[in-house]
Amino acid sequence: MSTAIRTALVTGASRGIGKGIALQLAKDGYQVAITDLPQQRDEALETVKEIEQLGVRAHFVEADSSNREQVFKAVNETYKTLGSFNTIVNNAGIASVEPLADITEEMMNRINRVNINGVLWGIQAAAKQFESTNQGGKIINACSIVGHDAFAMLGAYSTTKFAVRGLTQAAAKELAPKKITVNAYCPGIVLTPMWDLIDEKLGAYHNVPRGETVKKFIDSIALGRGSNPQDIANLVSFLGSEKSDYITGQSIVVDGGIVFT
Ligand SMILES: NC(=O)C1=CN([C@@H]2O[C@H](COP(=O)(O)OP(=O)(O)OC[C@H]3O[C@@H](n4cnc5c(N)ncnc54)[C@H](O)[C@@H]3O)[C@@H](O)[C@H]2O)C=CC1
Ligand SMILES: CC(=O)C(C)=O
Repeated sequence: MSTAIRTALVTGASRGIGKGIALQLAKDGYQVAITDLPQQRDEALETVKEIEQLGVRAHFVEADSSNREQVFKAVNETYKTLGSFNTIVNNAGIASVEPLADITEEMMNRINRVNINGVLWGIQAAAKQFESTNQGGKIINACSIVGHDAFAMLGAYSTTKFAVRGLTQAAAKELAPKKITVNAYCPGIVLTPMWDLIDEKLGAYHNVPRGETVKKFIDSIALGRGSNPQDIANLVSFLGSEKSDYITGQSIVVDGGIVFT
């Protein structure tokens, strides 16, 4: 690997798992660019400050992952601003909680556009940038345990995560000759705003108070606790390092023991 300072782009990283990953990659010595939606601008700029306090350069690009042009622009701006580009973490994602019977065309299109198309645009944009410098690179995608074992009431969401696993395998096969590895992380129950939403929606559906649904899920975890973003960032740190150079096409579960693949 070259001695130049490495740069990573993490999408949807103003908060939650993406923020945890961005901070860990900064601790690993990466310069880090992050993207998020316009309404997350203040939180994103705060995250940029926290990354810089770790002694590396950081940059925020306002970009909607569902928009191909904006994702390509984010990768290009990352390279131009920070001077190198080695790793993309296609983290941005949204959840949707409802029985299959209630899913509308609009809901399905929206979740597909963010969770599937967004990952594909990130793969395309990163591969193009890696190829232009002929140096290989690492692509790391956000999957989920529900990409291995779908959850009831999370049918649309689970379907998108199965698609991410498929994209990860196909991209790994296509891009291996260019020294680009493609892997995914599959978290379980990570206590971020996404799970606040799932807990609220599932609770409302089953008529149980807030906090009870997530507690029930956590009680089923073999290691006895819910996950935090650092648990996921530790895996991404490995996938972003040379230590994972011989691993590609894998969607790795990091869930404390819920789904046993
Ligand atoms: N929280 C959990 O238990 C799990 C989360 N995941 C996945 O991990 C990833 C991160 O999840 P969390 O941090 O929990 O979610 P979160 O909702 O806390 O954070 C997601 C971030 O992505 C951003 N985002 C949403 N749509 C976007 C778009 N179109 N373009 C750019 N940014 C966008 C949001 O503004 C937010 O900052 C997602 O892909 C999610 O599906 C997977 C398994 C479990
Ligand atoms: C949000 C999500 O992917 C799970 C498994 O909870």
